Amino acid sequence: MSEPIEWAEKYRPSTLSDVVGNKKALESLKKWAEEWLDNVPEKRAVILHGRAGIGKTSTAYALANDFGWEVIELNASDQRTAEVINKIAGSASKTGSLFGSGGKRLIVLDEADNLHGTNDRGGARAISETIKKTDQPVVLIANDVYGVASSIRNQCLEIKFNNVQTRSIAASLKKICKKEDINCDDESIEKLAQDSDGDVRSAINDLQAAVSGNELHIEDIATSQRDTEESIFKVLTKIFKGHDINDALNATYGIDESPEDMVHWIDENLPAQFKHEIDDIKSGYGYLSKADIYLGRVRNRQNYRLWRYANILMIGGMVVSRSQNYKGFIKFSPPSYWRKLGQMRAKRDLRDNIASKIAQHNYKSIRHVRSNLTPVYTKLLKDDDYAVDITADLNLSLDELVYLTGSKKTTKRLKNIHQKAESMVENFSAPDSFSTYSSSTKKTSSKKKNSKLDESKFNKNENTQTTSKTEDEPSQPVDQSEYNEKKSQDKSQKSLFDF
Ligand SMILES: Nc1ncnc2c1ncn2[C@@H]1O[C@H](COP(=O)(O)OP(=O)(O)OP(=O)(O)O)[C@@H](O)[C@H]1O
Repeated sequence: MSEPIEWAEKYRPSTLSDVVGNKKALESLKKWAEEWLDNVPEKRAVILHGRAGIGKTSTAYALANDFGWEVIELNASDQRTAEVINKIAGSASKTGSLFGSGGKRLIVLDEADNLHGTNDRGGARAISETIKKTDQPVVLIANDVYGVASSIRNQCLEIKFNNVQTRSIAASLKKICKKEDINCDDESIEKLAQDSDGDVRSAINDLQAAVSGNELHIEDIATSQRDTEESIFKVLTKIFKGHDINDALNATYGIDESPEDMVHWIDENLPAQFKHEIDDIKSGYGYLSKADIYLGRVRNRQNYRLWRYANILMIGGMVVSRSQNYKGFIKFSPPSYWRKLGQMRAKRDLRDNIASKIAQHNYKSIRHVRSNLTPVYTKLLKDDDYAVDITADLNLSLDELVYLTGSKKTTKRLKNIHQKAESMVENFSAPDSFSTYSSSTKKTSSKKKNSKLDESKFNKNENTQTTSKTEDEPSQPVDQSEYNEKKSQDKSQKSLFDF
């Protein structure tokens, strides 16, 4: 039997008691919501913040559900001009519920740290004005609380969501396996939970991807991080203690770390390994910063040949920067703060870029894409028959392809797919290659039909979801009557389109 829907959606918690982890955060939120039952609390809005995939949005909806409140959601992809915000959130906050039932409407402002576009310029002010006078509860959601305008933050109760603990994730994966009638062993579940690094959504997506039939086998789960760490330490020893540049360079080719990662390993360990010898450190960072320039060029131009210069600079640079043989052992540490920060930002940008491409392609909203369609594409990309066409259709960069397939690195297969897609696009636009053009278009359109079919399969099932949300606003105009019809089936939640 085919899978009815993405499990992350299917098992979205509908009540607070189903939300895994973050008990303190849930308690604070509940307390704040209870205050609304008697009075208008001092803080009329809360910001739920924390990394993606740990349940912030689900919690807001579960809260509304538990309190019998309607939800009005505004997305960052909506045009949040001051006028629109005032009209929608302002009027909602003053008029109260149209449907009675506790009389409250929960205004959910997603991606509140993403108000950077021109349309949003007046948005931050409008949001803070709305919060000041609202008599309805407002929940803002953000990955990075520091990205939220301070005028807004000052008005809000900040509630931080932490990464969910491995054992809680493992328990919830087990529950899903039970409900889906999947045979699973503890080791596989543990591994999935551990690899997800606190992100429940990824854990569920990985589980679904790894299951084949009704079985979950450990060998179907992507390789663990631990092996990588063991070998990286050997390479770092050659970089920081060796004398042979080639030896150090060759060692890096054998490990599962891209130069993008390597630069962070070196950055993290350089000061300690050079025993705080200022000239050596200065020289080391000089080379590292030059390597970083090449990495930036690789990112901008997608020219992976430039990686070699980055590699030579960062690795050779360390070998030549060391002025003496330092005695004694200093432990290597994995890259911490900066890497996490940079990767989070870069990953988010990558994720949003991909979502926006898929959204345009399917006439769906970015939010809808992120929760429903991206995982579908991840699955389709596993199939070589689809992968090239999808990559060409969406004009995916290699990095985007790597991200979307969930691969931890740029593999040969992905490079091949990307190259084929590129030549398909080139053939498509070359004026003198009509024959190639027509055959590739034909192939593309037939595959396109298939991917649409797959999507409609998912969409059809979506209608059975109790938690279907107003985030389904399309990113581009669609047939309005069809859209309205879909909206009218869902009376409980409102969006921009309902006004
Ligand atoms: N704490 C959690 N408890 C139960 N399920 C969760 C939890 N966190 C995430 N999930 C699962 O992951 C899916 C996505 O979660 P949700 O959208 O709430 O995450 P988020 O933190 O708001 O992420 P984003 O910042 O990307 O919007 C949910 O549908 C649910 O299946």
